[in-house]
Amino acid sequence: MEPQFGNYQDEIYLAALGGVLPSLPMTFAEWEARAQGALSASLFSYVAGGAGDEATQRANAAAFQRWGLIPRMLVGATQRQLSVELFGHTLPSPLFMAPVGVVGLCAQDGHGDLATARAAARTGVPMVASTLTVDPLEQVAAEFGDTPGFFQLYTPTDRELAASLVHRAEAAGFRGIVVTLDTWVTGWRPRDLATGNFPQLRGHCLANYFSDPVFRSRLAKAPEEDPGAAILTWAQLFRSALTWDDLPWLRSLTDLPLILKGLCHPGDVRRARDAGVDGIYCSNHGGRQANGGLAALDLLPAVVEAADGLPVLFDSGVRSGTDVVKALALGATAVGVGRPYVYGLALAGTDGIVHVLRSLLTEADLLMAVDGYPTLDSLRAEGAVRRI
Ligand SMILES: Cc1cc2nc3c(=O)[nH]c(=O)nc-3n(C[C@H](O)[C@H](O)[C@H](O)COP(=O)(O)O)c2cc1C
Ligand SMILES: O=C(O)C(=O)c1ccccc1
Repeated sequence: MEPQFGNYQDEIYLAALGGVLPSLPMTFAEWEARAQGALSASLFSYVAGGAGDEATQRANAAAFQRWGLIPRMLVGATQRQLSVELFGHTLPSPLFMAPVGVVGLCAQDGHGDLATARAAARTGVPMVASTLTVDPLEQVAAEFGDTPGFFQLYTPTDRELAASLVHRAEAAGFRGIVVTLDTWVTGWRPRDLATGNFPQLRGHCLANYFSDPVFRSRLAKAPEEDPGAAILTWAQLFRSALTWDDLPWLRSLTDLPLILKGLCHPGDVRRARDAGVDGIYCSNHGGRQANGGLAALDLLPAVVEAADGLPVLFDSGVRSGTDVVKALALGATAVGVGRPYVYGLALAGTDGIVHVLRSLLTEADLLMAVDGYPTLDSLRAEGAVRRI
């Protein structure tokens, strides 16, 4: 693993003394701007875009400006403690990489899922691998090193296929299953509609299906022989409109921690908790699915309260280490980023992701030092954060 995140600042200043400035940008705005040059126009707009006029996507990021931390002095916060316990694992930091279905395509060599898994191995920041990867989940898991990995399930209508995907993830060593609930239908995405852009329909990122024995058994001809028919079958099976009645079945598929992604309403959180899930994942899919929604961050406090002690993962709009700290102060157990690490990957592969993650973590660590919150518990205590 890399040296402590806090050394990244020293590393950068020391290198500059030797005349070497960072080769990668230091802010989200610049990561995004540079990634636009590195990715094809259609792939960039797929990653950067969201639902409708993208009001919710903007609201996600803007919400962070409406919460402020209140500094504490004379704390002597010389050592910060950022590690967290999550589903029985001790992680070096509370950061994780959210599942991104096309991340595989965003690397120069077209194997971005493997590059992301290698970044997880180097930093201890877990990857939640999407169902939609370029390389099969077994190959992604093989790159995790000692860092626990999580598998995100898009639940197919075919229950045997769902079980097969989950059991493969178990066998490959994934440490939890994240079931995404908010994408059982694709939101209205003007940028993608304008460019006719839906990567999966072009056969991209379907390796987990094409390599699956149950999926293959549903085809008249192997995907290698008739990819068009295989894609069509995928489109028919890809996702089901789950209801609460399906939860016991999902629960019965695995003893691994089960986490539900997309829960934003306290009533849903309480119901999920009662159904025996292990974790709540508060997210509005980065504003890609439903427009017209509240910022995910503003919903987090009520979700944390309803979770009543269950771990709460959070993403949507996190753009800086400061944002990470605010989400933690509002009660998140772990904080996810989507687009930021995808842009890092587009810029410089695994090194680019490591740069983004270390930048976020070092900023978070230094902010906790300056503001006098040496532990996550101190940050979550009454009075650390206030709505502006
Ligand atoms: C290009 C792209 C593809 C995504 N694909 C998936 C996916 O396959 N599964 C999933 O659960 N979420 C997916 N998401 C949503 C992310 O997991 C996450 O909720 C979102 O990106 C967080 O917001 P942020 O990008 O503002 O950090 C995707 C997001 C992006 C940007
Ligand atoms: O692009 C997404 O956000 C996503 O998760 C997705 C995956 C498959 C089909 C449509 C959307």
